[in-house]
Amino acid sequence: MSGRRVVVFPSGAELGPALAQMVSSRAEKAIGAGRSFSLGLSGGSLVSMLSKELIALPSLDFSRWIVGFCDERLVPFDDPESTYGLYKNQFFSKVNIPEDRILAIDPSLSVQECADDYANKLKKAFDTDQTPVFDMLLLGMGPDGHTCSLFPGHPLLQENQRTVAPISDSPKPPPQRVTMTLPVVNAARCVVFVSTGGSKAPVLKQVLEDGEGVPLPAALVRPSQGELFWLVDEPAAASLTLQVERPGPGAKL
Ligand SMILES: O=C(O)[C@H](O)[C@@H](O)[C@H](O)[C@H](O)COP(=O)(O)O
Repeated sequence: MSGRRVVVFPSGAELGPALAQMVSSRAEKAIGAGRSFSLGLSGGSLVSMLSKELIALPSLDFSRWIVGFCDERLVPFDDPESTYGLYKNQFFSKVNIPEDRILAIDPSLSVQECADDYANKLKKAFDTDQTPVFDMLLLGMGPDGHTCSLFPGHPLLQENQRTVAPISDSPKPPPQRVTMTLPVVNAARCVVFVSTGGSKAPVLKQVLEDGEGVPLPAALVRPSQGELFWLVDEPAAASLTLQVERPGPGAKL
């Protein structure tokens, strides 16, 4: 890991544009190197923040993007709980990412088949039997310290064979989901957590500063070669004592 950076913004209003700038710069780098740009998305408040800010950026070339999901809820796309459905309405319908480069789950399958099918989609898109290496993964963290659909104390935290796993006992509804596993998350070139709001302050402190006890899932995200960023707002950072960055407007990350 090339060092964790904790970056604090006054509020989501400043964080959002900085996140979009990060995505755009990593996309430019990948495409400039002659590759596609692979991006993994998460749900929660990230959906609207990211969609709004990316759409606002001028002249982004989405034709060489490959978009996957760090986790997804096993519900139909038109269910309000579907992360794909939310991105479709707020983002995919407004930009020109080729449809076959959006790697979504097949919600008509059983949870086990759905995980296998999604793992196959990754395998084909990345043309590898090995762990796929995403250029960038965007993650959220729940108040319990979960990320993707990797929950505290769950056996899936030990998964080291599969790239994608099913979960049918998610403590957060809906219970059936598919999730990338930690080896995929930790293989990415750049991982960015986005966490905002005062309700995240205690868990953020625990994940970033508490070296004792069993680490929470979000603390197990440590990309082996890649960058790790935590983009947070002042309320979420309120309890932190570690050294953080407070970038000025327009600073590039
Ligand atoms: O699948 C889910 O249940 C959510 O997507 C969830 O994992 C979310 O990412 C975190 O709870 C952080 O969400 P917020 O950033 O909105 O707090």
